[in-house]
Amino acid sequence: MPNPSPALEVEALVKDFGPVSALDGKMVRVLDGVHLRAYPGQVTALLGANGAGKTTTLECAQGLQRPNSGTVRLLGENPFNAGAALRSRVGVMLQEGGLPPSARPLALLNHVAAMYGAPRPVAELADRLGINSYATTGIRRLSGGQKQRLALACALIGNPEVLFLDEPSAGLDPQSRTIVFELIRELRAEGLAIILTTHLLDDAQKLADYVYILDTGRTVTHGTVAYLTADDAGDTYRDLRFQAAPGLGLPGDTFPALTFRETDPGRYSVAGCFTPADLAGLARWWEDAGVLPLSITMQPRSLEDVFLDISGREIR
Ligand SMILES: Nc1ncnc2c1ncn2[C@@H]1O[C@H](COP(=O)(O)OP(=O)(O)OP(=O)(O)O)[C@@H](O)[C@H]1O
Repeated sequence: MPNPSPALEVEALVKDFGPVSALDGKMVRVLDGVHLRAYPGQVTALLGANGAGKTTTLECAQGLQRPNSGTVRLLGENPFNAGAALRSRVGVMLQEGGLPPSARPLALLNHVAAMYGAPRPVAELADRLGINSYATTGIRRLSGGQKQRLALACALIGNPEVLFLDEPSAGLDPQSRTIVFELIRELRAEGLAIILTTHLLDDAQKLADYVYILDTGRTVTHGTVAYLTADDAGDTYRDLRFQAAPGLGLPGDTFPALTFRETDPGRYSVAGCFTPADLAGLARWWEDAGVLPLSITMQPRSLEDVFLDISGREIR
């Protein structure tokens, strides 16, 4: 760890909402023992299916919601009771952006910068995030990706030590995503503690130093990407994908250690702990079935595999 003292420490967090009329006026427990730690100079990612409790956890961590029990220490303080001094050290980019629709981007950035003692230079940040090209367009007319970049600039302008990003790449085109990722990596190198939620496991795999996976309001596993994707069986886990005609009869019994799936019509996944003999066996199966795949790829276990193993493949 680059710094032994966490910027954010969450222990045994419990949060109930309600009463909910659809549940006969009962309360509903949406967080039930979440714990996490985020350190300066690291990107910490919070992953979980829809409704797993990521946003609620971030809201409690920022002091926007009061937990029923458990503790939150943000830069050493309880954020729910903290004042402006703590808030000025924390940058927040919310999922909905929270931007005033009638304001204009550059004017808003200048306005937000004026609220801080030592803001980042507005022109530089606007340039970096490509905001200049829409600096004077009313916010209500902006595209989702333009709003997203402006929201990120607003979160950063005060030079925070901790940065919360709820779904930072939602709505971004590939160019904007690359720019935002580069910026996040630079901020990490500057020593910021960055805590983000994402549905995009590829994003987490690329950006995160440490990952927490939430499921139905609990922290179910955590670790570095390398730790979570390593497999105990000598790192022989592979996900082999190939494309061929739809509806092939799959040879499950011949390969007891491997799981065959047709993920989409004509797209197949063969996953499990492979031996070289399995590969030769697959080639024989293709030969016997007269199959010449259109493409073949083979990868180690991805964060997505780990996530689906934990959260299940069905929609919640
Ligand atoms: N004010 C509220 N009243 C009742 N239930 C709520 C309230 N806010 C959130 N919930 C419920 O709490 C659960 C967790 O919601 P939360 O937004 O934290 O999940 P999430 O992991 O961020 O989901 P998503 O990936 O969809 O953004 C959901 O089932 C949601 O419906």
